[in-house]
Amino acid sequence: MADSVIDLENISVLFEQEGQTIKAVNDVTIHVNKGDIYGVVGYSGAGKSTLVRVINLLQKPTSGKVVVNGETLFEKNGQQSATEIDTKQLRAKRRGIGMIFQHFNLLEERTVSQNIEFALKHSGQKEKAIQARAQKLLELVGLGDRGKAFPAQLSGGQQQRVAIARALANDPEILISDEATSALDPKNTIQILDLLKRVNQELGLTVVLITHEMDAVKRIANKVAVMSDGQIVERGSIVDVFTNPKYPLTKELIGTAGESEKARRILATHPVQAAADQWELLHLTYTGPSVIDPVVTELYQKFDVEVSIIFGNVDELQGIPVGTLFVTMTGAPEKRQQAISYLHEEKIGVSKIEKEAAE
Ligand SMILES: Nc1ncnc2c1ncn2[C@@H]1O[C@H](COP(=O)(O)OP(=O)(O)OP(=O)(O)O)[C@@H](O)[C@H]1O
Repeated sequence: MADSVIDLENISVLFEQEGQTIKAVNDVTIHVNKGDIYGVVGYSGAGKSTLVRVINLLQKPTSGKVVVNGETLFEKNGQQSATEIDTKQLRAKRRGIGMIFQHFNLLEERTVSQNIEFALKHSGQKEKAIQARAQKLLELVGLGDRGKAFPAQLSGGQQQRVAIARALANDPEILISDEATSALDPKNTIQILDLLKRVNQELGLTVVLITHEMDAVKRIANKVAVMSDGQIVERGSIVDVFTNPKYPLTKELIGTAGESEKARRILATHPVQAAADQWELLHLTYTGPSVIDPVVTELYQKFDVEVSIIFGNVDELQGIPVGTLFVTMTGAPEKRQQAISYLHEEKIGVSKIEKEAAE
């Protein structure tokens, strides 16, 4: 596949535990292109960590194919014996895949510089060159003056910066971030995410971002896969998934579910003055700020339906303004249907929201 740096094909990972088989990853196929920031999002236990550990074979799949930069690292189908690159090749390959974790995993008894230098131990470079490289990496992550400090003397956000510098030491093409911001406060979370974005852009690094926070994905990723029970239930570009989420879990993670509830609450105190079959509650999404006003006006003229805004907001995804509106549409059922078709034609996402919350 063109420009593809990670191809996981039909990956399954089964664990046997206390006589039970756990399908941590169940037949997942994923392609990550060069330069992507690919978010994998889902709740705890969904299988995210297990899936990404397959990329560098820290976790060997029960079946499936792992291809990194066009090279097959592992392949096993059914009962067939596995194809696998040898340990030496795998070690070299792993140097091209940096990883950062929730708890930083720094060596506490070594200084910040020594932590980074440690990662360069097998690089074949002279000590002086290793020290210079470590310093350069510290400067890249904004800690040029903290090399002599010990990890415990740094804040969580600073420690994660050191971990990023260490992960970049061997010039990887891929960086896997496994819940790297989960232990950080909101300010440090933003700073770390922005640093990941910067290294993605400046170094051309491909980033796989594992998280349970949709906001993290929204801030920096260009693609997202939503995982549940070992499977990917929804995937696509950030703009598509955020403007038109299909799966209930995706809606829940994005927060659309909470917003729908808010719309219902507002309607409970400001009821629509029309018979129940004469109106409906809709969630509209659109890209580009200027499109919505004229279209809403046209709906009235063309289809004799009235659209009232309950609330809305404009967000930015990948630099594109994305608008969200919760509205009521009042009019005859067939006219409303025509109006909704027209909205689709105008590239405005429309989802019908239940008027009453499900029990
Ligand atoms: N080594 C293992 N042995 C047995 N079961 C495991 C092992 N590793 C993971 N699991 C199980 O596989 C499932 C997926 O776990 P995984 O850690 O990949 O999920 P996750 O989405 O990354 O969640 P978290 O963020 O909590 O780690 C869980 O049910 C977990 O208990």
